[in-house]
Amino acid sequence: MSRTLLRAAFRTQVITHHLLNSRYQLTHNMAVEIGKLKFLGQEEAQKIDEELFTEYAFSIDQLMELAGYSSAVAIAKCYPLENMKKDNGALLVCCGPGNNGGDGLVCARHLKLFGYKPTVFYPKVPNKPLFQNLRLQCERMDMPFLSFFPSEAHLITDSYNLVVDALFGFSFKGPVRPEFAPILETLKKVETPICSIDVPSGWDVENGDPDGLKPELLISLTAPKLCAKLFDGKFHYLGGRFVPRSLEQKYELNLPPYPSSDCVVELKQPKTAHLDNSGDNN
Ligand SMILES: NC(=O)C1=CN([C@@H]2O[C@H](COP(=O)(O)OP(=O)(O)OC[C@H]3O[C@@H](n4cnc5c(N)ncnc54)[C@H](OP(=O)(O)O)[C@@H]3O)[C@@H](O)[C@H]2O)[C@H](O)CC1
Ligand SMILES: [K+]
Repeated sequence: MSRTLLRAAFRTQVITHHLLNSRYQLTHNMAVEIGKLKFLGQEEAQKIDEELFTEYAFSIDQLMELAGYSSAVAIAKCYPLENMKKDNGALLVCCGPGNNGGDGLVCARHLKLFGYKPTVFYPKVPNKPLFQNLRLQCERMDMPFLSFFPSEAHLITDSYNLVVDALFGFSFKGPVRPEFAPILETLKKVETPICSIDVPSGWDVENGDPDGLKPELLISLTAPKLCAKLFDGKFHYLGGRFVPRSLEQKYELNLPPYPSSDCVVELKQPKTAHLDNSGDNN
């Protein structure tokens, strides 16, 4: 091919790429009403998760890192270290046996780097390198691990400024089994604020649990789950800024724009008195 033809072919490519990128920018800069944000049912959340790993070729480590990092950022925004009175920022991070627990370990690691003092409770470590490595990373960063969970809630209230709840996420199917039931019972009585990652643990992913945990902060990942309509705590953040535009469009997620380069956005959704399982927030 001649140099002129090559130059023309290159310029055509560049123009096409710019057009593709500007379409992406437009979608993301448009103000999307929070009221239109999609709330996901359990199956839909699992389908999107699966598609991210298959169609979009992400690895679990990548998404977990972003999920855990955004959770830590949302926590730091809502609960600044300098306002913490107990032991210069002592926190308890409770991690469950699935990927929600993995998000918790990543979150703990970033909170430690932000200057907080996380202690981890990780009672059931899966026998997979991903989770073993995440645990080791926390141990090597001098994070203490609780060897048992106290049944007296005041021991937790007195020792920690915050509890991060990373026990169960969107794959939880109630009722909670006996090994985790006493932990959730104790957490319900704890008076320090609870920050739940993705789903308040023990809540039905679609119908919530009126007698369950009452987190003060909920960090929804990718898109809120249906139960988040019943969340009436102080802060609701959306994190996990990794959703490709085509996936967002396919599932009509109507995600709000994230501010500049932030990895989280605060949601001020209108309070709904009833739960409408259609996924429509109108
Ligand atoms: N796409 C995203 O937004 C991403 C989100 N991430 C996080 O991943 C979780 C979902 O992770 P998953 O591993 O699918 O499931 P969970 O962590 O919710 O829980 C699974 C484990 O919980 C056990 N389980 C389930 N029900 C019960 C129960 N009633 N009692 C006790 N234990 C229960 C389950 O045990 P099984 O024996 O049934 O297998 C599992 O061990 C999502 O919410 C986000 O936080 C990713 O990190 C990144 C992508
Ligand atoms: K959780």
